[in-house]
Amino acid sequence: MQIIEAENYEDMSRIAGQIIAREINSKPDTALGLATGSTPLGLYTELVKLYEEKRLSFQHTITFNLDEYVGLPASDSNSYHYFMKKHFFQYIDLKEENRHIPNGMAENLQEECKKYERLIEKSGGIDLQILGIGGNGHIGFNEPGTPFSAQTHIICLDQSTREANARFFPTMEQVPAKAITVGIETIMRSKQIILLISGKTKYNAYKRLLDGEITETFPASILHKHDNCTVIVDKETVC
Ligand SMILES: O=P(O)(O)OC[C@H]1O[C@](O)(CO)[C@@H](O)[C@@H]1O
Repeated sequence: MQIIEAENYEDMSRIAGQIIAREINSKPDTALGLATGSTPLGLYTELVKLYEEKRLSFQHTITFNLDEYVGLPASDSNSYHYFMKKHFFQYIDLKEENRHIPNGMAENLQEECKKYERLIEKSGGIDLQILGIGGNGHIGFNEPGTPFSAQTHIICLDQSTREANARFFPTMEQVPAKAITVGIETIMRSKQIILLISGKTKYNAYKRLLDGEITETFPASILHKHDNCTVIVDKETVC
C-alpha cells in the first residue's frame, strides 16, 4: 500500500485527478469505479476541469458506482444517481449507456445485485476503483463484519453510518436503513485502487488502517492485501 500525504483537500483531489487522467489517456475504455460522499467531490471538480481544458475525455470510459440506497428513486436528491449527475455526469462526455449505478428501486434486489456483478465482469472488471472511507472503516457500504468474500449485496447500514449521512436528510428517520453495495471481493479484484481520506473526522479510521491488522471488523484493512493500492490522505487528517 502506497501512502501519499497531500498538503490539503485540493491537493488530494488534484493528485487523484492526475492519476485517473493518466489512466484514461493511456486506456480510453477504462472501467472506472466511482464513489460518492463528500470526500470525492473535489476530485470530480478536478476531472471536470481537465475535461473542460480538453486534457481528458470520457467518450470511451465506462463507470460503475459503488453503491445506492435501497428505496430512493433516481429523482430523489439524496440518491446516488442524483448525486452523480449533479456533481459529475452532467458536465462530461461520458455516454449515458456507459454509466452504471445499482438500482435501489429494483423489484428483485437480489437479482439486481447479481445483474450488477455480471455487468462488472462483462466489462472485464474495474480498472481503477476510487474509494472513500467511513469513520467505521467501511468501503463502499461494506460495513464492519461484512465477509471479505462478499460480492455485490444488500447491506443494513450501521447506525453510525446513518448518523454520519443524516446531515443530507431532513430527519434521521428518512435516512435509508439499507443499501446495495459492490462487495469487498469485487473491490479487491480491481486492478488499481485509490483510497481518498480527508479531514479530522477520519483520523481514527486512518490510524486503524495504518495499524495494519487485517480484520473483517475494519473492512478497509483488506486493502493492505491489494498490490496496487494508493492512499491519498490530506494533512488535516494526519495532524
Ligand atoms: O466521504 P464521506 O461523506 O465521509 O463518506 C464516506 C464513505 O461513505 C460512503 O458515502 C458510502 O458509500 C462512501 O461513498 C464514502 O466513501
